[in-house]
Amino acid sequence: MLSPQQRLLSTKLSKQSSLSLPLHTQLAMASLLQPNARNHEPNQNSKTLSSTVLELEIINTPMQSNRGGNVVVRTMGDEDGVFLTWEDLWVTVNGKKGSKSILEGVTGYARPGELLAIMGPSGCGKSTFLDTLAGRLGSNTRQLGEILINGHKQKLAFGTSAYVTQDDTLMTTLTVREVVYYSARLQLPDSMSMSEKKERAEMTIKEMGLQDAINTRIGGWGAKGISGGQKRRVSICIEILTRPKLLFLDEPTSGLDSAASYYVMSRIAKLDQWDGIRRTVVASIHQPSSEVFQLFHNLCLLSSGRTVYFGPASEATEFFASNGFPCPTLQNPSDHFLKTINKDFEKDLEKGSDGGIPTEEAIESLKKSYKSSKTYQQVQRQVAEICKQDCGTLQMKRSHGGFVTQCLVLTKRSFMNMFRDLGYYWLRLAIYVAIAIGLATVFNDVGYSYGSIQARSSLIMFVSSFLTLMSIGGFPSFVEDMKIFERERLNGHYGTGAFVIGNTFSALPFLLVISLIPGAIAYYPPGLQRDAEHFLYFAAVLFVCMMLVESLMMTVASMVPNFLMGIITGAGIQALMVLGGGFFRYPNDLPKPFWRYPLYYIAFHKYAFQGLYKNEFEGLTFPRDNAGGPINLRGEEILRDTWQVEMSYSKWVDLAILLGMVALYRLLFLVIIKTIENVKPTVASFMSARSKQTPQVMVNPFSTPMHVGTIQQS
Ligand SMILES: Nc1ncnc2c1ncn2[C@@H]1O[C@H](COP(=O)(O)OP(=O)(O)OP(=O)(O)O)[C@@H](O)[C@H]1O
Repeated sequence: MLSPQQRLLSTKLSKQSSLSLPLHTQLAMASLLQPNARNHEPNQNSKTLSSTVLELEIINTPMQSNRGGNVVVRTMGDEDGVFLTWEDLWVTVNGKKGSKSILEGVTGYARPGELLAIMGPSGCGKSTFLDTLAGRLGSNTRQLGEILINGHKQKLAFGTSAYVTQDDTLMTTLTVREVVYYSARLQLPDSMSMSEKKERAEMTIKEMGLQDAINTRIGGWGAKGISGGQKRRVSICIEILTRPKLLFLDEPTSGLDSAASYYVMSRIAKLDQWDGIRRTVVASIHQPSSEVFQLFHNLCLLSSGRTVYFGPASEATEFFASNGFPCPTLQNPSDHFLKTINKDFEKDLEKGSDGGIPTEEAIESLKKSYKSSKTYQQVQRQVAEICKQDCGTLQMKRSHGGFVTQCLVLTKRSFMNMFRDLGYYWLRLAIYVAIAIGLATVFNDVGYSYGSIQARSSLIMFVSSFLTLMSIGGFPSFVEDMKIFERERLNGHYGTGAFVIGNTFSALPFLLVISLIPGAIAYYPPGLQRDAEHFLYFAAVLFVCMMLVESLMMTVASMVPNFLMGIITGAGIQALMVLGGGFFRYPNDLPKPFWRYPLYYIAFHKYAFQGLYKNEFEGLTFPRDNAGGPINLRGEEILRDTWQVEMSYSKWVDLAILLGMVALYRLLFLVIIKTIENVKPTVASFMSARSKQTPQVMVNPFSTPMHVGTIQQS
């Protein structure tokens, strides 16, 4: 930790900062100028800090020679920070009308202890740029250019980087405290005690000025909770809990007033004060106030994906002025820059927004001027220097909560969400009770006559197909869970396995209640077999079938892009299964190629029908009038000869097969997610490698993209 004198000195140096003397160097110099920098007072953070700024050396690196005699002071702790460089970055998107360039030859760097702001008019490619740096580009995009971390092509491990996306995907039923605390328990290592995690969560909440809203629910559709700006801050809280070394923020201040924007940004800029580790922050931002603007070390100004300016933020005003666009007195520089390069709202395309030269021309002139400027040359040199420096590859630290902790926390969090969300299970329970009452009245006391055979079979068919199909009603809530899972998974908070386990166990109590209460209402009034074993089997099949539908919908959710397509696909698959399950056409009458083989065996309804048929008909007899007098038909005969039920195995085998299907669908979900995660980067590399050969976008030799999103996780 720097002493107060060191800090003061580094602040002074920072005020005189230039591109050739970055902040980390200034901090190091501040330490160097302190005679007893090595003999620092140990404090509570000394363990973390010991590896940062204490050991100093004056090094003779390529940086030194390139800077024409600048003394470069590097700290031994530099290997702790993240130097990010990107060179000649191109991103194209493939649409119906061909491919369109979103980023065109962007070059730059981000260094530890510095805040890089990405600015530009709406739609200029800021989010795409951040996604590219974070390795999160969509599958329809192609990327060219080189992104290096500490001069190496490498993946970033969990805890090293974090990305606060533009959307605030949060669990709406939880309070601010709960959201951040659960996240702390998931992300922070098991070696930290619960109270330490709680303390970290509370401290982070306070840092983001959310102490007054700490017990307010996030809120969402139909239930107002915290404001949009507060949600933004909660999202930031979650991602800074682990104190990542590399932080991407997509519009962190949207929805915040100017004072809140300043406080949030200044706290982000000062993240290193928490533990002395310098952080690399890259943030896209729309409307920074002058005060916020002063917090930026470097500025990357984009227009239609091309660099208008990249360099020290403090020199941008001078750059604009020297090119004929001086910032009017009392005008916020960032407003001036954006106004100068925004061509979306020109009243008259012949004239610029200020009645001067057309904006397109202004942009072209700025771009040309930037390319021939000293700043541009310095940036190129800086990138080359950083790439040459051997800062070492980043350590792949895996310090999140262990698998058991993740499973426990996710189960608890998911249970709480299901409990509080009326639409998840409670509404379903009410609807099930209503339907069960309907069944109880329609099939009331079916008796044991010959006609009761049809009534029993219809009741069973309704329960095993339509009642289970109703479980699709939980899909919208599950889709919301999936959005949160996707965000957290991309940031490496936990693994897919922990999510599946958490979701499975948290749903069990609700499904149990639904299968027992509405199950009993639908079972006893019609007069089905009275003993407890028969009822429990009936409830068990209902329970497993509901789980099966949820598991099936989980698998569907992993493959379709949105909620509507998920509902339609899920309902369609189940309708086909009901049709091929052996009720509407007897098994032997099903057409062979598709319906009999394989659908009849894949459809879980087959096992549900047959298990419930066996449960009900075995042991019963039904009188039938015959020409020679009434005869008693045995239930087993009806099952075998009429319903064509497979009698070679017991009803318990049917139940076991259903349970196996639940496990299979959940496993399938896991495999699909894992496959997508593993295959996507390979496909992206392959596609980009192919585009490398396309002449119009052929620039630097392509390198495998970095995949921050592909977290090293279990
Ligand atoms: N996957 C994609 N498919 C099609 N077009 C895309 C895709 N990604 C980005 N674009 C287009 O690229 C352009 C830049 O989008 P991007 O979201 O990066 O802009 P932005 O600067 O972040 O905008 P805003 O400030 O409004 O959020 C837009 O015109 C957008 O429509």
